[in-house]
Amino acid sequence: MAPSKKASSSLARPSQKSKPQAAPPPNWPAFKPLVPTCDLSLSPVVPSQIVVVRKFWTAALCRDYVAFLKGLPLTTTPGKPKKGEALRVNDRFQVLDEAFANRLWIETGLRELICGRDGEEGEEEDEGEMSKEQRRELWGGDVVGLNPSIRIYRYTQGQFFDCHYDESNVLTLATKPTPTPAKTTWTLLLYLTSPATGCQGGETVFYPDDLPGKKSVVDKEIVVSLETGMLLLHKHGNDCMLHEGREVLSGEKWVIRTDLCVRR
Ligand SMILES: O=C(O)CCC(=O)C(=O)O
Ligand SMILES: [Fe+2]
Repeated sequence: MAPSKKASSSLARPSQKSKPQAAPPPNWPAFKPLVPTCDLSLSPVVPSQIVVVRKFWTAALCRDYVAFLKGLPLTTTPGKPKKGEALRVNDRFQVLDEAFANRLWIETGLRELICGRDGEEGEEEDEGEMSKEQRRELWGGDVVGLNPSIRIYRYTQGQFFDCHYDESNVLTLATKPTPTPAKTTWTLLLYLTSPATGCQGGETVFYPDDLPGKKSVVDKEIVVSLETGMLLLHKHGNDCMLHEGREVLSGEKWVIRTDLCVRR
């Protein structure tokens, strides 16, 4: 079913081009407690399109982050989107913070999960692990880190993110000694709240494509319900599925958003 309620246009794109606010990097709390990386795993929801990592962050870490994020200067999106952009009604904080993106990439075990454990190339068959080539195919290249553009979303009752496609962006990571030319290939959403913390609604829902000539990878909607600490990854750019963040019915939905970056 192609969604129509509230839709300005299902072809609309989220506002990736709007300039990040010149906010100073926050003094983000430490990532603890964390679960051991070996307890984390990628669970495919739609093969090659949507992957989740359940309990990527512990409930205690999510709770502490929400308490911290509440103190940031979030701004409510104006209700009327620019032409061609999806209607998004939520409170948001955006910052360019490469140090935080790197911490999120390395300290949480995400790099290991996405790229595989170092030096174990060739052993993957025994463990049912992906080969380097399979990973490259899945993620759209050699993943080099996360998009330093960090977005924090808070949706309160009645807020939502209307149907849209996420774009791929070209960027240069400030790596040492030389910068790394990169592009984004997958959206990364980390849910910090769920029904367990009093948030009802707010599911991320993926739909069969409504673009003429584009073959859908699914024939019915895929509903990803909020789980505290769950990471949702989905392919974006040309292969992005039409999706929305459903209206929050009660409580607050908190999300950290960034993207996977591959070498270009
Ligand atoms: O909040 C959600 O569930 C969806 C967010 C989203 O689609 C986006 O950030 O592009
Ligand atoms: Fe999106």
